[in-house]
Amino acid sequence: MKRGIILMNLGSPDSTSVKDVRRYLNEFLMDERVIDMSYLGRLLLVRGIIVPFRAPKSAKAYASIWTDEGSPLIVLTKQLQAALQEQVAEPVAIAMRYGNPSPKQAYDELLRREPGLEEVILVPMYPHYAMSSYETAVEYAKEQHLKGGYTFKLDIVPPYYNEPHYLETLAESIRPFLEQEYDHILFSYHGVPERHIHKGDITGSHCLKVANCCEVNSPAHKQCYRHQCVFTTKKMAEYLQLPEGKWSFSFQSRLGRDPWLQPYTAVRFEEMPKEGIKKLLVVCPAFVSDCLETLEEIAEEGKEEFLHAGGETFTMIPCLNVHPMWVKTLVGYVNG
Ligand SMILES: C=CC1=C(C)c2cc3[nH]c(cc4nc(cc5[nH]c(cc1n2)c(C)c5CCC(=O)O)C(CCC(=O)O)=C4C)c(C)c3C=C
Ligand SMILES: [Fe+2]
Ligand SMILES: [Fe+2]
Repeated sequence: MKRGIILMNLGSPDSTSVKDVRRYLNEFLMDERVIDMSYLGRLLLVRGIIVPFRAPKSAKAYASIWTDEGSPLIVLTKQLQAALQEQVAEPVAIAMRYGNPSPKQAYDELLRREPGLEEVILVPMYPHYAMSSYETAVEYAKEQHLKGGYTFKLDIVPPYYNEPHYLETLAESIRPFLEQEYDHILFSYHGVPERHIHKGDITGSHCLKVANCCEVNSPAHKQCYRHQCVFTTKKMAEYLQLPEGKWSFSFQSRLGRDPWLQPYTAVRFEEMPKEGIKKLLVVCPAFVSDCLETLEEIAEEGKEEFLHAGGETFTMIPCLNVHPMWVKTLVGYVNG
């Protein structure tokens, strides 16, 4: 079987210019799986309010983390592509949900490198299922596959939040940081609006409705982002033998005024020093590559908030990025 591999991530603006950031935010936020309103409502909100105000601020934030090679998210995804390519014979390409390269560009690259391609394995760079991350990436890749009339089969790796090799890898990436003195380890996940959790509940009656919903078995968990984040966190506590009370989880990056999953990371940074948590470790398992949300929102802004509120040390644990065990885990996924 002639196969190819695509690592699919979210994407970044082409540069830190306000013009490029505006274009990127317009594409991102006009996605109906991200801002789930009627087309007209979304157009008015995104083009009229969010993007004009957010683009200059986001451009500044991107400028603070940008490297000579470009956006960290893209650079790190390319480094992962190169590291995986060293381990497998099949051509490996990257694709982004927003911006470049698109899935179509990735399919065409794979076809150039492997004429007669029969199967493409798409690995979403998201361990957890959310309508606004995993689902939109996969649906976009499927749509471009169909529209392009490609004859190769498209195989998609399911969310791996509970997959033992992924969990082992995440634990291994955290373990060295536990050797230093710390009061608490915070697992901070990208947030989503609560409404998205209700929308994804295939039972219509479980998520955020049943007491302790994420702990009570339900078919809804297959698409419940909160359940999957809680599961990953609890497994880390178990694998790393974290003492009770020394770990917790929260949700970051809220946009707008609607209720999002709680507790909010930014609020916890303010509260924790007052609870006696002075030495903090933070890890962001919703991201497999470091990006704006980890490097700027957490490692820059979050650190400042925590220290300003009375914290003493703040240590950011990097994402899996090009961890050799992560590369090995990916080899396992593409080899089935
Ligand atoms: C990890 C999965 C992600 C989910 C779920 C997610 C939901 C989500 N995001 C926004 C709005 C923004 N997110 C932004 C950046 C961003 N988001 C993710 C991942 C998830 N988002 C990543 C990896 C990044 C970083 C991209 C990079 O280039 O480094 C941004 C852009 C930056 C900014 O202006 O803050 C926005 C906007 C919403 C509304 C949402 C769920 C509804
Ligand atoms: Fe996001
Ligand atoms: Fe739940």
